[in-house]
Amino acid sequence: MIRLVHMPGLGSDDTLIPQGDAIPTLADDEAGTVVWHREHLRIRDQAAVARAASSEYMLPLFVFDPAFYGAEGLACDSRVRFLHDCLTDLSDQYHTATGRGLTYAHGDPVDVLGRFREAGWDIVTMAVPTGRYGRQRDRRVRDQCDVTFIDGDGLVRDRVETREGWQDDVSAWFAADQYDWDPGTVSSRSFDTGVDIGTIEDHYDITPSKSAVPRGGTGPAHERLSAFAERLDDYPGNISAPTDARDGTSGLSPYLAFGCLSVRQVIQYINEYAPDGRGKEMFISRLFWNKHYEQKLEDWAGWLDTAVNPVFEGFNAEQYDPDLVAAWKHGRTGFPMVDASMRCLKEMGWLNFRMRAMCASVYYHLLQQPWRIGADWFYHHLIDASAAINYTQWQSQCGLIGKPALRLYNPRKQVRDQDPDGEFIRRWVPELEALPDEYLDRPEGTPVHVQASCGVDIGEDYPRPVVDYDVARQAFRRRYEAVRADAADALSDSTIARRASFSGGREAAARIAAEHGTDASTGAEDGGTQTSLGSFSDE
Ligand SMILES: Cc1cc2nc3c(=O)[nH]c(=O)nc-3n(C[C@H](O)[C@H](O)[C@H](O)COP(=O)(O)OP(=O)(O)OC[C@H]3O[C@@H](n4cnc5c(N)ncnc54)[C@H](O)[C@@H]3O)c2cc1C
Repeated sequence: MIRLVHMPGLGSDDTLIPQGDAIPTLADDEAGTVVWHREHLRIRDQAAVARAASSEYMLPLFVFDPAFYGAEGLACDSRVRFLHDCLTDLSDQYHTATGRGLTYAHGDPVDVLGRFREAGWDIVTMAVPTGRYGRQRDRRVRDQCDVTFIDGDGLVRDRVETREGWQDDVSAWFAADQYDWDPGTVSSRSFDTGVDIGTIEDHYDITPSKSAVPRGGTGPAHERLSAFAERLDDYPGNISAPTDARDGTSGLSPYLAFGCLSVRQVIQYINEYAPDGRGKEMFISRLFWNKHYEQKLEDWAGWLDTAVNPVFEGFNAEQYDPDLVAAWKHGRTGFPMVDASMRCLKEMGWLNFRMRAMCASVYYHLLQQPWRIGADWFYHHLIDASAAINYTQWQSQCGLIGKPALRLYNPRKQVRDQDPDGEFIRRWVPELEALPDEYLDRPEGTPVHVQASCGVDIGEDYPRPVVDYDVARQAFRRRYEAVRADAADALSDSTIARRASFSGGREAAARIAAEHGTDASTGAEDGGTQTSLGSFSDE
């Protein structure tokens, strides 16, 4: 057995496993297909698995890619552990179905898959909209290893105007039969390479630091889904407050991100077993959002890096202040709801939608920092990190699309609305434990004698706000209003309107350009933008 722990360095050829001569070579008259798993870590309703199963031999493979591991790796150790749970579960699923588990490899996927090609294997994998590294990796394996990317996730890839009839197409896909295959007719050629999850965890010293991270895998995902279906009626009331959401929303996001279940499996299960009602409607609409955001990234990779509306490219660059960024990342902004959320994100790798949106809004609108740094921080820490949802949501919450109405989250109002008794804040910001509830939305306003009597010294035990809320909000508003008409103009460009893909389509984009662009000026010296100040709404 090859001991990875003793390998001299990741750049060395020794780390490329398996060796070429260990791979079962196919004879000229034999046909075999490797299923290369990245996401979609399940064997049911999995189009690539179903395709490989029609071959004479099937070989399910996972490649441990050094790019994701180590101090500079693309994922935090807790997400890596979740992935490893998923792989154990996936291997068990294969074992139960075919008598053999997953084959594990290590190294640059181009090199590993190249060896399988040399041994005569075809290679299939699911097409997925993926992150910056994943995109160039996929391009390389397509070009150099002739990997076939299988279309089977419900996204539209067969026409330029992907959004025309999109809702109908995706609905039909959700309702259609799942991909199926018969294990009884399959011969698996999986083999032991000497690399397994244990050797990889030792080699990379995987030490998950987050707490209460769920166990990965299709088994735990099913348990969560069936328990959630029983309490679906309570879902609408549990979405917004962070403490209620923790157990009140489905908690399925990491399982969907790694594909332990397909979105279609979830929808079909809910349709069959959950009671009809508002909870069901709201939940299913969110599963459509999942596909909606995936489609966005599939259509335009720029979401990961570039402001969708060019007017906002580099918008906060001159305001960049590493101290403000650090205060936000580590929960020391002086806004308790933001600090509690950011510490929760770092400690648990999960936040509910409203708290994610509030943290993004405060970061971009109040601290006025470059959006990508914030989005990358989320992406690193979220267990459910999805390149498609995270980066597109960041751009939407920051207002980089250029819609006329901009929603700003007020972190003080969020305390009053979503955590009035301070349960969430006190859990994550223990410095404020003894502060009376009525001051939690604005600790810096606590009278000195109250601070003395409860023993919390604001400015000493807990920071004053790193920016003045009203001043910062006004400053952003002025800057935003100064470019808002230009941003609306940009939406008249059909390429930009197509990328933005908001409800109402390109007609809606053209309408915004006409009604809010520079030609819509009311004649005021500033181009009429003052007329729109009411478009800033506080959430
Ligand atoms: C700035 C920001 C970044 C985000 N990054 C991610 C991310 O990386 N990965 C991720 O899965 N979600 C992300 N979301 C969306 C949302 O916050 C999470 O999907 C949700 O909190 C996950 O918890 P849940 O599975 O219990 O949600 P539920 O409420 O139970 O929803 C079920 C599923 O629907 C989908 N869904 C729910 N809300 C949304 C939404 N607003 N947009 C798209 N799909 C949605 C998800 O797949 C989710 O798992 C982000 C939201 C914001 C504002």
